[in-house]
Amino acid sequence: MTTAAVIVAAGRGTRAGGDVPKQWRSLGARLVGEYSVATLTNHPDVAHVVVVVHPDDLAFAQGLGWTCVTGGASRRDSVVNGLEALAGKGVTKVLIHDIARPGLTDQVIDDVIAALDTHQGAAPALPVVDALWIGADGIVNGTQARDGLYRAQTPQGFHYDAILSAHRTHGQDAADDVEVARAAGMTVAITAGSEDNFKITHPQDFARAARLLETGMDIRLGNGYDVHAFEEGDHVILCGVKVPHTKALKGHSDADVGMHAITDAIYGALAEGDIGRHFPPSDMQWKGAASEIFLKHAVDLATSKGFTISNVDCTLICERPKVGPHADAMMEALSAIMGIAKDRISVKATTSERLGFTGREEGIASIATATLVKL
Ligand SMILES: Nc1ccn([C@@H]2O[C@H](COP(=O)(O)OP(=O)(O)OP(=O)(O)O)[C@@H](O)[C@H]2O)c(=O)n1
Ligand SMILES: C[C@](O)(CO)[C@H](O)COP(=O)(O)O
Repeated sequence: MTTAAVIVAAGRGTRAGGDVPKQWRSLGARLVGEYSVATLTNHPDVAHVVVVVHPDDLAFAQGLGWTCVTGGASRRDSVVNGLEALAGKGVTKVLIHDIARPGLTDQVIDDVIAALDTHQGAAPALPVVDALWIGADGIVNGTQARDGLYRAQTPQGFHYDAILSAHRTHGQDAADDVEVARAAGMTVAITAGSEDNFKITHPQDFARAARLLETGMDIRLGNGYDVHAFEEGDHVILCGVKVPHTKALKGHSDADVGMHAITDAIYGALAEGDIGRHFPPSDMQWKGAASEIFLKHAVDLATSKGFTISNVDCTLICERPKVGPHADAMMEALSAIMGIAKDRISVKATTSERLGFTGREEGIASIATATLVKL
């Protein structure tokens, strides 16, 4: 059994308003669209994820590391393109999901996948609990029995060959993929939906999604501190940038004191020890190593545990060299290594007013803080 996911993201989000389509707006530390893509990509039972995007967004979405195809004029057209892109990959079950539902949970996915063992289709939904009225011009002029009525969600799951064939032959638009499946004679089971798995549709839904993140998120703060002594030399490496100086920094690796503090801050937030634990100084293979190896390892470890690095703040403590003229290049270098936006990285410096070992220019110290977020 191979399960894949098609995430439709080619809509323009006209009802949600804003300068960019809703899936590209910020929500906490990420974009709206990144949440459900991450949830499905990290799900142990999902082998392939295809994101269907508008042609104008293709380069941007690919830049996020997603596997993408372009969508069509309607949601159903986009679904068809996503399903066709999975042909030949041995997919047996497929989950079709709206990118605009960032609150998707593993439990919702698990229930849909499990139900596909006994049904051709399965989709999450919530029973309607409020009374239903029929109204016109602001006046109630009838009621509608709510028994047996459900609010449909995604991901809607199907046997892959059956839903591909159903979509290929469905000659008209449809509210969702369950409608297409049923029109082809497939039975669709109802699985448990989640109030958190709502679709961002209108402007006020962003505030609801933000509240949801605040209650469910795991926020970690870590700090790092490092010191390297000066020795003979003509430059130092600070936060990935070569800075000319009258001395060099002494160390087993390239002695990038700033990058070491940031790396330790990330390990600290993860409760994963420090650089020395992952890259022992007794191990000769790290002699003279570029410190970006250590930083990348810490970032990858955070990612593998489901965390996003929200920001890092690093202070270099030295009389000389002057850091200010190089700070922008340092933030640029760290941004490239860590894969996070430059405006989430701060590099600054202070002297110690000629006090202590930094004041006597015997070495450079650095402190750093990192915030990690898991939703
Ligand atoms: N041509 C389209 C239209 C919609 N969708 C996707 O279908 C999902 C559900 O649609 P909806 O909430 O209606 O999104 P939009 O079409 O973007 O919103 P609006 O109708 O307000 O423009 C969204 O993930 C949307 O990106 C799509 O992939 N291709
Ligand atoms: C598929 C769907 O999310 C099920 O609730 C919904 O029908 C798609 O959203 P739209 O607003 O109808 O485009």
